[in-house]
Amino acid sequence: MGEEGEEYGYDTPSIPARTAFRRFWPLTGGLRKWLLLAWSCTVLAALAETEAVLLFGDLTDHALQGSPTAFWSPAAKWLGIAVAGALVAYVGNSLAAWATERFVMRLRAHVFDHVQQMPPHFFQRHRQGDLLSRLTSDVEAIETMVVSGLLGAASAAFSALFYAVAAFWIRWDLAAATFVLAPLFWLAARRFSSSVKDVSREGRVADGAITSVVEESLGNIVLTQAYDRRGAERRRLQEEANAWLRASVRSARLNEAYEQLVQVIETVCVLAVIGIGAWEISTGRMTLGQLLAFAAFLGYLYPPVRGLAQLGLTVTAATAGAERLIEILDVRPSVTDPRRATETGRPDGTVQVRDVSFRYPGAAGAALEGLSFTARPGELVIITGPSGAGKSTVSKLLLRFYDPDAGDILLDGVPLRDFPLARLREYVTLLPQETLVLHDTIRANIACGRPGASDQAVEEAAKAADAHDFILRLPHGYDTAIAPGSARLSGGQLQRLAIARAILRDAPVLVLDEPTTGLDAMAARRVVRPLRRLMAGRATIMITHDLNLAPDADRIIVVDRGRIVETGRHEELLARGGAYARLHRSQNNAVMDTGELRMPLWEEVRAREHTPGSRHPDGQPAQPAQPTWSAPGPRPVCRSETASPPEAAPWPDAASWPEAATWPRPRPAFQPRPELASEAHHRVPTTLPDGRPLFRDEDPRGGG
Ligand SMILES: Nc1ncnc2c1ncn2[C@@H]1O[C@H](COP(=O)(O)OP(=O)(O)OP(=O)(O)O)[C@@H](O)[C@H]1O
Repeated sequence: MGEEGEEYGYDTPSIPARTAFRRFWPLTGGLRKWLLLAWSCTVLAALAETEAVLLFGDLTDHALQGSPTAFWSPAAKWLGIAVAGALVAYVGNSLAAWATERFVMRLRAHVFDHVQQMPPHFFQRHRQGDLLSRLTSDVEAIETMVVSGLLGAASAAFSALFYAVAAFWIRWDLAAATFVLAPLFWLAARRFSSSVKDVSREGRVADGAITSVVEESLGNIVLTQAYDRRGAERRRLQEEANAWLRASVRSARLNEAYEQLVQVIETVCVLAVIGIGAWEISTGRMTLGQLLAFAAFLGYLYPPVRGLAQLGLTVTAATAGAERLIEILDVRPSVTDPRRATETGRPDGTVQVRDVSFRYPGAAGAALEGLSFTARPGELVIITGPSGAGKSTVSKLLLRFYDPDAGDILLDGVPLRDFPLARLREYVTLLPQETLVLHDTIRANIACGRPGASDQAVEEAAKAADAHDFILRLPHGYDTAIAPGSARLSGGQLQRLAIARAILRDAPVLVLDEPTTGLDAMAARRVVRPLRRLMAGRATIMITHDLNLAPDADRIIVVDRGRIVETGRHEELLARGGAYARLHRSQNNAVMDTGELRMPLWEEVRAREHTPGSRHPDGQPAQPAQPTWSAPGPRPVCRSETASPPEAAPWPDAASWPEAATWPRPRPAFQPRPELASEAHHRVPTTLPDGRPLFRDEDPRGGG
């Protein structure tokens, strides 16, 4: 599968058709009686056709040989049988179609349900387009193996049996001579079988890759257009399309070769019958009617025999689809419901993280090590630290997307793994960085916080989230339809929608993952007031780089490399002048990525300046350096509100929300040189008391 397959962790197992069939057969439960009925109808229709062919021979011998009166009786019988056969065939085929579609729906729901329980890393390792292709075309392929394949095989086998018995009944010796050639069909199918499976697997993989490229490309359309990547994207699609083309053409060639081979075998059989029949008629041992009826039986017999052989190929090809689904179904969810769930009422919301360590499946190192903290109802705990420190991993453990490898997380003293998952996620609400939007109305998007919530409750939540006014200004108010990625709402408005949803959910524990990241200063301000309303009375764990709310936090936890490097309140930590103070300073100097300022750059430069005879690497005397950061200003806008309709003054209202008056705290004026110069005299510690480096950039081993 090449590099791509490795990158996405595909390791599709090769499975025999029988194993694949057994794996999916249980999903036909409840449909089997209908399948049996459909099969019975097909068998009855085959019987009717057999009788019709016998009547045809009768008619040829009597009515066509000078006795017109002998026509009516077999003709009426024939017509009656044809009508009855058509009716049962209609009922049987309709029933079969209904049962097969039910099976497809059931299988797709089963796989979809399974995929929805997968942990976050599963979606990072599987391309979405490939998953889509597995959920659509591979699911249908399995249907051809398990339901219509089985039904078709049973029907074809019985039809072939009836026609063969009838042929034997007319002339056993002629039939025996013909059937000697029947294994040729089987041999031909066998010859093609393994190539068909290979080519079918290649086709399915290429199909998934094409869907992935299209999906990724459309999802990234801004990047494609802004960086004029159309050519590169076209080439990416072309590469996958070439693989698909090769597989499709090979598949068409194989099918055609098989078809033509079967035609030749059939011709040999027919010539044998006509040759022997002509000989028999000339010797008076056979009538013309018998020969025609016999030839007609062969005409009827070949399609089911050919169908049986073809079915082998179809099943083989479908096995490639089954393998791809089984690969997905064999991935176990990282967390499951407890065998015996602990019955608690609604918890108060005390979260205790006790000595938690965690490593992502397949990752080389631990994402968290020995993490401990507590958040009580009404408290705000901020987790901050450089990029990649393990902050978001904490939120994944709190929501129980994963269980810790060591240590425990408790909610009101009960380990999270003892709560049923659905209940736990009712008690712990996540507000992710990206506002997640359903393809539905604004009302439904808020109401999904608490299914069954009344319209009034939805509007109350929207008002508390400061979203009511902008919603009313939308073309259809609360009934305005929105969709993921739609530009109808700005980043800040979407965030307030998410806050309304969380307010409605009313969980005792709140996990906020970068609630203001990507918003410009105005948008962030508009979000803070509703955010405070949401946080009131709940245990809130906020994961953030943005330290504007830090002064209000009851506890700030600074993590790096998965370990807590500092913890305390804002003032204490600032006074300590350690990792937190450095992060805080980096933010106040308006640098977005705290990682950029992990090294005390200014100190380094100053130190170099003050080192007598220090030189640049190029040999020139060191020049006084300019500060490497930019002047303070609004944070880069990723999710801007500037395009949104004008709103009422966004500043927190000190009267109604006294605590809001303290935010945003005025940032210190930009005084680079004196302030930084003074910092040079108070060197920020860069190692922990035990000598470990504080941040990875300072790791003498050169990690990071
Ligand atoms: N699915 C995964 N598989 C393996 N490693 C992962 C996975 N997700 C995250 N990691 C690793 O775990 C570490 C912690 O990641 P995490 O996302 O928690 O960092 P973070 O502090 O939230 O970073 P940021 O501030 O940039 O969002 C990182 O080294 C990251 O590369």
